[in-house]
Amino acid sequence: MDLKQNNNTAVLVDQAPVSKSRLAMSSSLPACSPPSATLSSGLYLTIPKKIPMPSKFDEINLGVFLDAMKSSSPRKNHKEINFEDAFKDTNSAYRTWMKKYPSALTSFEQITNYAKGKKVALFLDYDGTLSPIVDNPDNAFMSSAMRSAVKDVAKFFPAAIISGRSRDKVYEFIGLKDLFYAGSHGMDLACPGKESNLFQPASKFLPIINAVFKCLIDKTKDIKGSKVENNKFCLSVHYRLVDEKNWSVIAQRVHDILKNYPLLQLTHGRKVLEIRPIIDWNKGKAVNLLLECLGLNRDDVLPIYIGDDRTDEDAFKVLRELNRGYGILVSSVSKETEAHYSLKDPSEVMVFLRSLVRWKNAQIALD
Ligand SMILES: O=P(O)(O)OC[C@H]1O[C@H](O[C@H]2O[C@H](CO)[C@@H](O)[C@H](O)[C@H]2O)[C@H](O)[C@@H](O)[C@@H]1O
Repeated sequence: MDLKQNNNTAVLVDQAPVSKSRLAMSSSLPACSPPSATLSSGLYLTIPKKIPMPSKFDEINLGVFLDAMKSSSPRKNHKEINFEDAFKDTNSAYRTWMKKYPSALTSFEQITNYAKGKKVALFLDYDGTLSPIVDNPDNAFMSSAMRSAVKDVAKFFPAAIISGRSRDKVYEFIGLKDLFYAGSHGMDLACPGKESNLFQPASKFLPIINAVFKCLIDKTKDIKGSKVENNKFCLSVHYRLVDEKNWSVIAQRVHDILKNYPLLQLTHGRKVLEIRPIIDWNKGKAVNLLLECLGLNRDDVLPIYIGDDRTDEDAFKVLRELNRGYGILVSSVSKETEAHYSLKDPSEVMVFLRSLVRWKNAQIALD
């Protein structure tokens, strides 16, 4: 199928008459100056009209924002919590949750029974899935055991990494050639099998992203522990190492910058504020596109997507909508999810990948 027909929104963004000159105008502005351009709406991009924002968060908005920041990853410091009771509560909530989202390890036979006669395609998130969450994003290395598990699994099944990181960065971490890589939450992917294969639906936003990156660096440099990461078509503002009493400061600064950039939106990840273009593209759409490029958009293909983050929910949702394949959420706490199964942490992900390899070898031996 022709990519352009199949992936209407994203491909059309590349052709969109919108914003080219206006985006360029923003990039030539000094960092942190609001763009002088007003909003435009193109034929293909749906860009909301600019809603006047208060210069300061009002208390309610800031409260909501901070709640989202607090709930974005389990807390480390529970000074006032009775640990024994909290542990019991958490454990029982998790057990109840596991009934709905059983372990992909204990359900392995069920999964592989369903996979018989089908081609499995694997989609893997990186941070929190293949590498454990660590304080410094630059140190999120993958273990060599995990690398070899991924390498082995990719010998038998088409496998793709879909990460919020830049494509180059995630490739640098993983370093395996026989995989497909999508960076910037799927906004940067090399479509296998296509001649001109780079698919970058947000390319026109690069000047804005780079301007906001500089601005964020400048405006957060005095907040101890904060870190701004440029993921090419999106940005991450990390606050994992910021003292909680300064979270409202970081929230306010990010809000103050973004109110000048209505073409960007903000989402919450794991102790990170993620800033990205307001295009209708996400990890779920990237999964669909990759299935298409790989000729795997077929009933006899079983896509399995493993991820730990809110952005992975878009991919779980797509698998549910296709009524094909399984989403597996990596989490050691109960969470609302569109996934079918769960795994506790990256070490369980590795066991699952190794089990897939063993299962495939056994299948081959039987043939
Ligand atoms: O889609 P992903 O591959 O999961 O990327 C999502 C974000 O992951 C990284 O941040 C997270 O992991 C860091 C390292 O463990 C951790 O320090 C941080 O608190 C987490 O939010 C990455 O640095 C971000 O840019 C990605 O957006």
